[in-house]
Amino acid sequence: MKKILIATKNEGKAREFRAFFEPKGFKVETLNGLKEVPEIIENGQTFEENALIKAQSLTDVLQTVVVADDSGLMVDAIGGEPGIYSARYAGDHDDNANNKKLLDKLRDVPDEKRTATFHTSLVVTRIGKNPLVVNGDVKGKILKKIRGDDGFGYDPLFYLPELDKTFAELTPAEKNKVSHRGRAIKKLSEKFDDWWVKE
Ligand SMILES: O=c1nc[nH]c2c1ncn2[C@H]1C[C@H](O)[C@@H](COP(=O)(O)OP(=O)(O)OP(=O)(O)O)O1
Ligand SMILES: [Mg+2]
Repeated sequence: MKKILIATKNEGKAREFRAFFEPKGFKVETLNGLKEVPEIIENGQTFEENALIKAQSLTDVLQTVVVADDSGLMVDAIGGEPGIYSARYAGDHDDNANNKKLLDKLRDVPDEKRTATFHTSLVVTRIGKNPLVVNGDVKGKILKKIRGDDGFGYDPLFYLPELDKTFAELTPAEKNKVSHRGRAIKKLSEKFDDWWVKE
């Protein structure tokens, strides 16, 4: 069976990768399934750099094919914050605290100025080859309070006017159709086979 290691401990992300790769016959593993996880220091300046660091360091240590995702939320009214610091915006890696901090920062920002972009950079690495890099974006708005129970991270605050729903009100399949990660995964699926045979 084809195997892909997703370079993440985030089960929310992993669910979305599984929903995509498992129907294609891939066995999907994450860092949570490893006995020992090599230390990864995400000190890049961009999403792409961070995804590359995560993927390449795991390929080097584990000698396996790896897909890494670095993603985050950029809110226009606060100069693109939290950006590459999305995971630790409020200090710890705590979704509730991050959402509270974001709401607080946007307290005085009116509806029409609460626009935001979710971004994902995906990098696939394997031994001795050039990495495959794809990106995905989606635009939406930040609500004034959380809405919906599904998803993870900033999902309950990220609102899609076209659907009149937050990411946390979508099923995993619905979210994958429109999300930053879903779009990046779609590009990955378009390029993966070529990359695999050519490089
Ligand atoms: O679809 C999403 N829906 C809601 N929130 C999201 C999404 N995608 C990323 N996010 C948030 C979660 C985290 O606060 C940050 C990602 O940070 P990022 O470093 O890429 O991931 P992470 O630290 O959670 O997991 P890991 O590094 O193990 O892959 O943006
Ligand atoms: Mg991270």
